[in-house]
Amino acid sequence: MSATGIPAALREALIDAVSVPTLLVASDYDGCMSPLVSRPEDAIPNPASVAAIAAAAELPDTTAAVVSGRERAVLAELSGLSAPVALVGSHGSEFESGFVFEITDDHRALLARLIDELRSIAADHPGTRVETKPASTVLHVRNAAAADAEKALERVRSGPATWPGVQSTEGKEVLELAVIETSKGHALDVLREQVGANAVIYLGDDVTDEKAFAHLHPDNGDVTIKVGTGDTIATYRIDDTDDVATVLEFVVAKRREAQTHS
Ligand SMILES: O=P(O)(O)OC[C@H]1O[C@H](O[C@H]2O[C@H](CO)[C@@H](O)[C@H](O)[C@H]2O)[C@H](O)[C@@H](O)[C@@H]1O
Repeated sequence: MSATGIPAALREALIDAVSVPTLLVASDYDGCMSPLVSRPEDAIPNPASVAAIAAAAELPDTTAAVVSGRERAVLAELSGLSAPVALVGSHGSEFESGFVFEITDDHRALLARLIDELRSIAADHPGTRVETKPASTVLHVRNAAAADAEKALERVRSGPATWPGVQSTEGKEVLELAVIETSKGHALDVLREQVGANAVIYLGDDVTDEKAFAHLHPDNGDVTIKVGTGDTIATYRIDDTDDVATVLEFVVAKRREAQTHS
């Protein structure tokens, strides 16, 4: 999709949003800034999206953010982004200043048990693997045969996902178990409040991004954009990570234009 191919309704909504005094533009990472790949450590971002988010962050009265399920340090390393872009990790709970909720010794003990349990399940199902993060652990099944993937997921659903204190979230070929509450919606509320944004543009592709969409107000100028297929409460939909780059570049160009003419 070229800039001229952005659907008319989305184009108009973006042009309205970039005209506000203070703007927050934010995107999810995996599946938005970076295409989905077999191995999490190989998720290289689209350079055009990185350049656009970095350019947005340099504009006056404009905050740019990436809000990801990744551990914040990993997000910084993979994306190559840093301040003034705001990076929020661990599904909205990990800011530069630290975690929204304290991670206690009890949380760490529960997380250690969860990691052991997932590793033992993964060992029985070829192609599955376990990712560890500061407040959660993830069973990845993208590289497993369908039967192994389903058996492993079912063992997690009926086992550790039911343990007290565990928050379970099914994503794209993953099942994540967290020991604290996470919300990308809360993260956007915090960022909006911090910078006094009059409008928020948010792009997301996965289940946890629905919490972000749910906290936004399309009737009041916010723009919610779902990337790819699947159910969503977002107002607009684009196809893929190349379209994300096109939208972000459009936002930067139109914001510059609006600020030049104001
Ligand atoms: O909120 P996000 O930035 O979208 O992060 C969500 C999860 O992304 C990663 O998993 C996903 O991407 C992997 C690499 O492309 C892919 O292999 C996997 O199947 C996807 O679910 C990441 O590994 C997770 O920790 C994030 O929570």
